[in-house]
Amino acid sequence: MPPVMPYVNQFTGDASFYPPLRKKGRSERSVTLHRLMVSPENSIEDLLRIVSENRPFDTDNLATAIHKLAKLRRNQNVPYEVITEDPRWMMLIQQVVENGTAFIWPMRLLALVAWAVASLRERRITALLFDIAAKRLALGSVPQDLSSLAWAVATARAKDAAAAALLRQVSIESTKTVQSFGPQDLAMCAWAFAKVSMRDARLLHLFADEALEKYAELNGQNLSNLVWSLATIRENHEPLMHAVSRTRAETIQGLAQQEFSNVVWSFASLLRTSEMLFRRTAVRVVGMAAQLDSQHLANIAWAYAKISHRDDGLFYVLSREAMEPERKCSPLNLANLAWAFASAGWHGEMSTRRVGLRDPKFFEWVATSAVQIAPQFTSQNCSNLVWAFATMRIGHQELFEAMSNQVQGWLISNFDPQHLSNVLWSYAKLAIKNLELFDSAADEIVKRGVEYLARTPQNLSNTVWAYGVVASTPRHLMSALEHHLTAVRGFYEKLTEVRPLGKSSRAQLAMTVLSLHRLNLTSVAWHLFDQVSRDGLQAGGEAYSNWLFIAGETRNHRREVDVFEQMARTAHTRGLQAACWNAVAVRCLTFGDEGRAKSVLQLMDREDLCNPLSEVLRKRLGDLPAPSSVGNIDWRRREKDEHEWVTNSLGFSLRLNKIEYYKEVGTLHYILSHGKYQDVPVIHRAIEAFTREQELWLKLAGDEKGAVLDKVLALQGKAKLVVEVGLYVGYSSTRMASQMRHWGGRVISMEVDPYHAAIARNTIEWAGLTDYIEIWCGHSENLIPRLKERLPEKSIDILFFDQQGTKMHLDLQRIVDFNMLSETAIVVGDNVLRPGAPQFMYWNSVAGPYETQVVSLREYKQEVVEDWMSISFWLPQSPEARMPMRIPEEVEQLGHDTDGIRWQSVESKVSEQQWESHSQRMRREFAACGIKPFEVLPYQDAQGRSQVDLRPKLYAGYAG
Ligand SMILES: C[S@@+](CC[C@H](N)C(=O)[O-])C[C@H]1O[C@@H](n2cnc3c(N)ncnc32)[C@H](O)[C@@H]1O
Repeated sequence: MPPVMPYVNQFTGDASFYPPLRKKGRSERSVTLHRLMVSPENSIEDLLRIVSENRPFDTDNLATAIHKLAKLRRNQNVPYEVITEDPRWMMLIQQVVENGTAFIWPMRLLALVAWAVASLRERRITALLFDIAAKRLALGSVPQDLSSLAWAVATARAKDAAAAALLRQVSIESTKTVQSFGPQDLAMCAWAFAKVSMRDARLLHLFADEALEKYAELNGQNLSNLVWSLATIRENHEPLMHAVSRTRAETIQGLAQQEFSNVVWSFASLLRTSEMLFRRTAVRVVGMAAQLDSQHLANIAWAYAKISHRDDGLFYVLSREAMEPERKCSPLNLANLAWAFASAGWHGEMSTRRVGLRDPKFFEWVATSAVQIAPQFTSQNCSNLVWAFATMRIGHQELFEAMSNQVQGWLISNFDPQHLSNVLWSYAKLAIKNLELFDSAADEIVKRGVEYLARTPQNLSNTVWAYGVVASTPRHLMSALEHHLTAVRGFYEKLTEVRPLGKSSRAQLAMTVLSLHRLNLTSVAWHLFDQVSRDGLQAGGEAYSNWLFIAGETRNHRREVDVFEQMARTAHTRGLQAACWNAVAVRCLTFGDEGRAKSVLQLMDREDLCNPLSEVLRKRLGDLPAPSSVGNIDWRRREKDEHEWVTNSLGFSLRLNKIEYYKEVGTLHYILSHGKYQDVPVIHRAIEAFTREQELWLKLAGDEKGAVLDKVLALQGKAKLVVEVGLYVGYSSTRMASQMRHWGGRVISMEVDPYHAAIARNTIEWAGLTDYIEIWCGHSENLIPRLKERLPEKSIDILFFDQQGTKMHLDLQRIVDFNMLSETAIVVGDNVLRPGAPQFMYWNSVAGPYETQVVSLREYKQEVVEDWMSISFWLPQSPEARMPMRIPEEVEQLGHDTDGIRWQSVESKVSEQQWESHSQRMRREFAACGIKPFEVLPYQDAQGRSQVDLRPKLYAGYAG
């Protein structure tokens, strides 16, 4: 978070702030000396000379001299020592101490001198002056004295006992006289308390109440300082914030450009959104960006990003203004700007997803500017900066080298666990294997102890993840981690302190589990699982998925069943519980563990969860008594915005979606009640009936898309192996496997969501296809190497991609690199226009070794919006097959925009019109990048069934 220095013009060159010339009772000499001192032509040296040549002088002139010296230094920005180490200055402060002047000065002069010595960092007498001021305040004061003295403490940045005592006294006196405070005093006093982090919330609320009373008299600077003070100590004063958010900027007198940035910064710090304020401010900022300094530009960007107020136009103006060659941008500003761009977009406070504004020119500018001043980067700036680049997936080599040197510099001295783990995470995210950096970080972590790193569990999970990704396993670090996670248990205790687990704890657990396996600490990953199941915790889909992945990798059947069982025990709805228990029983039977299968079925009976599938399994087992009752999978729709609130162990309310997976559980309910056992067409009709009757949209390849898959199977011939990424409830896999079983073919389907995998287990078993479909649980990125390990080369005949479109090209390339595609392989991609798969489409229809056509469909049951399914013949003999994949930047950029709308559709609603205009835009942009594949339109046959006539392969090899 960027620190903000409110714009303050108090005590700046304004002559009225000089100690007033009090003529009454003063000698002629004294008045002349005063005039001599305040002459505007005086330099610091002139003034010091005047001081030494005109001794002795009265207390008024003593105050004037000290104050004027402090102001000259500040205005000329020279080092403090130029004054404080000069013997003539020493003479002045000696005079203050020896004559007890501080007791004689009127309060106003005392406050001015206190400010002056504070601004000179003159520690030798600040405590003394604060002490005397505190005592004198108790005898009576006016608001101006109080605000000036508070200001002096803030200027000294003092937090010692004398400063604290003075502020306490200011607080006591202010409370008594707050009604006589003017707007300026309110703002100054509030600002000063916040500035030294004196968390006097009661006093600030009092000031805010009073400010509301005098709202019409407040100017822009007062307002911005007040809200800034509240934000700095994280106090929300609803009525004042509300008033500020409603006030039209042009009606506030003296609201300068700098104040805009302070106001939005304050709102963002308090996570208080105000659509109106942010919209209006954006217009003003765009109009006056040229007058803002870089810090304000960065702070404004930070504020808009923090509360997810997306305004691409504003960000464009802020960035182009910051990039002006004559501007100077500090490391802090660069880091904050980059952070803001990487964080901008649709993501709730709870979300870990960032869309970001991926502006290549801007990031290039940030990188080159940062490289030039790399040695000035603090650990925090450095960590924010690399985090932003990693989040935007921009691996700028020079920048990352420069920052690595910098990191190793501060690593050695004293690392901050959060900054270090952030940096390691960023390098790993970009797959930058800077082993020197990882080795020196490991040494430091071991030296300081893993406990230090794990004070916040996220630091540990980020670090473990980073080492896992770059496959760096320094032995001393590995054993320290193992010891910490198994014997000390601090990580698990802290991570699960607040129960039920929130989104972030579940994500951390998931990434730690997977990374431990990657680091050959698989037993530690299971140790965490045992703790979770001992405590009956719902660990979240991602963690279960990773444990299932590990069980699959290590062929550990018992563990696989354990995980499904834990999912069943912690599922919120009875329908999902039954689906998971069925999956447990199916797997036990497959692995030959009849004893466990029996006890699961008995448990289902006790819990009244028996259903048609569990009864088929019971019969297979033979000697089990009939259950007391057999129902179906329990199911009901989740109503719009229906959520359940639970209270966690800290007493906070959490919004839980307890009617989870209701569409998928509903599909299973229909399959088991309408679909006939082992009759695939009837099962598919049941799925289609579910979507029709319930008017729900399911993301599966039904109807027309199913017809495309049938045609692909026919075109390819008798495919032996289909690899599918995206199993979901098992529609497409059962559609293909039911045909392939006749010639001995089979399907391997990858699924990252463990609940989808569990539900699909039910569908597949009910369809009688368990022997023809293997489910591989986990993320395709992790599972693809398993293809290479377990199958001969060139064994995939059909590859069906139904995962995130912007990742398809990466998965494809790895499969190709492992030489897994057969000579006649066909690659099918779904949803390649909406939301879109630009990189994949570019490669398979413009530059890569494929011959591609697309079927243009109106998305299944959502006919308004167009989508494409792509069918690509793999051309292993073409010259392009020997070229590495290369995707142009404009296509990458399009991919980034595609993810934006995808995340938006997950987190909030995207209307049909928005989707339609997105599809049309993709079409245009695709064409601009050369993606203009041959298009096929499906049709209905006489029986009303969808049909599609795909074009056979044209390529016949290269002559010569
Ligand atoms: C569109 S659905 C698949 C529909 C299915 N092919 C059908 O037609 O019946 C996408 C599924 O892919 C899964 N998924 C998404 N990305 C994945 C990935 N990278 N690896 C494995 N599964 C993924 C999702 O959890 C979801 O269940």
